[in-house]
Amino acid sequence: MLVLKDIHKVYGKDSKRVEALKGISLEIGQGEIFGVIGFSGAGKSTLIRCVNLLERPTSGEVFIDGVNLQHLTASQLRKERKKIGMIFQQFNLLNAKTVFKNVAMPLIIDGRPKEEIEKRVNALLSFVGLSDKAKQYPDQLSGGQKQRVGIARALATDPHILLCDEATSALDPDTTQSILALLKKVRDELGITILMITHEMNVIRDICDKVAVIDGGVIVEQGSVLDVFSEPQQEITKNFVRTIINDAIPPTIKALIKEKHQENDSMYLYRVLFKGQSTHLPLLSTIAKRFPIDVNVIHGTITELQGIPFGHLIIEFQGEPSAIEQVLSYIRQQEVTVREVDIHGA
Ligand SMILES: Nc1ncnc2c1ncn2[C@@H]1O[C@H](COP(=O)(O)OP(=O)(O)OP(=O)(O)O)[C@@H](O)[C@H]1O
Repeated sequence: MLVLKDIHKVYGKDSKRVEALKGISLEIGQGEIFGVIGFSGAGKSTLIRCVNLLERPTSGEVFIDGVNLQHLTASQLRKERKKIGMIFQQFNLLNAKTVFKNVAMPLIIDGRPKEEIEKRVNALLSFVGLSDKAKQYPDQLSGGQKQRVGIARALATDPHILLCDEATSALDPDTTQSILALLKKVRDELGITILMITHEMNVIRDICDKVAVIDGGVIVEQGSVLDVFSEPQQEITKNFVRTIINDAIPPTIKALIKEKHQENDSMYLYRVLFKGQSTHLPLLSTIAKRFPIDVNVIHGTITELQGIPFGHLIIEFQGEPSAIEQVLSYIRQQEVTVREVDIHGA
């Protein structure tokens, strides 16, 4: 388990002073894949580097499996760091060394016997699907293959935690998917806890259990991926979610709402959120049959988050206000979230 308590990081002094982290607290459970998302300059790299003390926090504490890293001597810290693997956006491989040597490097530095290194590196290369590339050099590999080498190297010392610093940002979409699948295998088969920082919401959607949004050195929102994606609270989170789930009302409908409002005419528009089981309910057809109203679906998306379906619809109900009230209370009884759309289409 990884715990960060009130981490502050200040760079520079006086006019050059930058407070990159302003009191970050996170708890990441054993075997969890936890994503931290934020725009450039939000403090993501600083945060991930504070976890293994590559960057010393100005204040605050880092605990790994209950051990406070700041309280360790240099040699104790070296030992503890073996529990933390790291992969990078630009892979950080040694170009003059073979794939085998790159993966073997942490074990060589650790003084392990030659036979053990041989066995371990071969097992790791097989795990990441690169057994046939052992004698090649990084320059002979694709970006995805280089990241597989990076992952094998990071796993060499049997870490409990894997830190991923924008691990897929330099890769094309297909390769990104294959690397994300490999990281999931790392968690599922080896039980390793993964902390990923990224600016890509699809990475969070596809692999993370939990997400925290960082902005200006502060965590502004966090929770399960399903909760944060289905009902983001902060504007920045809403903007990130919109990059992959389009819940915006089309401009033509917005114009119509305004027009009707100016004419003092009502348009009963609602956002309806379905999560999990509720996506299987034949809700709209039941409503149309049971109540004296018409149902008009204006816009909708259905996606899957962590294997749980999640749907978002914008619906117009046409009918008497009293009938619409009954419909709304019926929908709420089904544990489906429903909210009126205001005249600005929000
Ligand atoms: N070594 C440093 N010295 C001074 N300021 C720094 C240093 N490293 C980062 N910063 C500043 O700290 C803030 C956070 O930077 P950081 O690199 O952690 O953000 P980020 O979210 O990782 O951004 P990016 O995705 O662009 O790397 C920025 O204002 C940055 O300029």
